[in-house]
Amino acid sequence: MAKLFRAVIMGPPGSGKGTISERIAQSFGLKHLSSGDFLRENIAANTEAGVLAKTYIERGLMVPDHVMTRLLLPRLEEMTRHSWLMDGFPCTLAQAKALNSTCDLDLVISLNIPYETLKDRLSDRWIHPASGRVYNMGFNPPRVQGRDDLSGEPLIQHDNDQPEALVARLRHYKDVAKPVIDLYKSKGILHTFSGTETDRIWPYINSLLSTKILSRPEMDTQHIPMP
Ligand SMILES: Nc1nc2c(ncn2[C@@H]2O[C@H](COP(=O)(O)OP(=O)(O)OP(=O)(O)O)[C@@H](O)[C@H]2O)c(=O)[nH]1
Ligand SMILES: Nc1ccn([C@@H]2O[C@H](COP(=O)(O)O)[C@@H](O)[C@H]2O)c(=O)n1
Repeated sequence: MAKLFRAVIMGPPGSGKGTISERIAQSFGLKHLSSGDFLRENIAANTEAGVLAKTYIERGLMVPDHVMTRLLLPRLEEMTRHSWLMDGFPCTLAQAKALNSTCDLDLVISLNIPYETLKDRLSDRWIHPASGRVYNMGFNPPRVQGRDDLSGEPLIQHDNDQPEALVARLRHYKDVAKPVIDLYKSKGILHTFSGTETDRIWPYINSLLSTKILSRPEMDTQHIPMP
């Protein structure tokens, strides 16, 4: 059986983690695990951690480390037979250390995108709240303006995607992400990609992963070697 592959994608709000994760999941068969989606699922299901997390998200604050780890680590423990890509976790050094105690990461992708680009993208980001599907009026517009492609339900914008809130969110990201990036750099698994367009960054990520993942990992559990 081929080795399982575990990766993390990091980057400031709007850097394209979700967009790139979807491409990686499609091209390489990794499961895309999104901490934002886990949070939304738990909020919708009214779990104890979900109720607690909601009080922070509603105020535009980061969910504390102990809540994030309580939510995510059990989910990762259920994934022992899968290769995955985690998007949005870890965000802090405490979260990275907790993750480290559960699994060995093979690779960390860090996205480095200029502030002006993030501001433009996020002020133009529209979300389908029920599914978390994301649109951008220029880059990936919905088929019908203001409506989700699959459900036809209305799209919304988040207040904290607007430029006034973004400066504080980015400053916070820089402060908490630096020690995490330093940790992964010291482990030799960090790969940083800079640029203003996902379509230009993607080929580099694609070719890096092609050297690390030889075939679609989900198939490897049933892989019969050729003679
Ligand atoms: N114009 C433009 N928009 C992009 C590009 N790449 C992604 N987007 C859009 O930018 C917005 C942010 O992308 P996401 O993939 O949601 O970014 P993220 O890093 O997951 O963001 P958070 O969930 O806030 O952490 C979305 O509306 C995307 O559709 C790009 O190259 N150009
Ligand atoms: N490690 C994390 C990840 C996310 N959050 C909170 O969830 C919100 C939604 O996350 P997305 O990745 O879908 O944008 C985010 O705005 C944070 O409030 C967190 O606290 N810690």
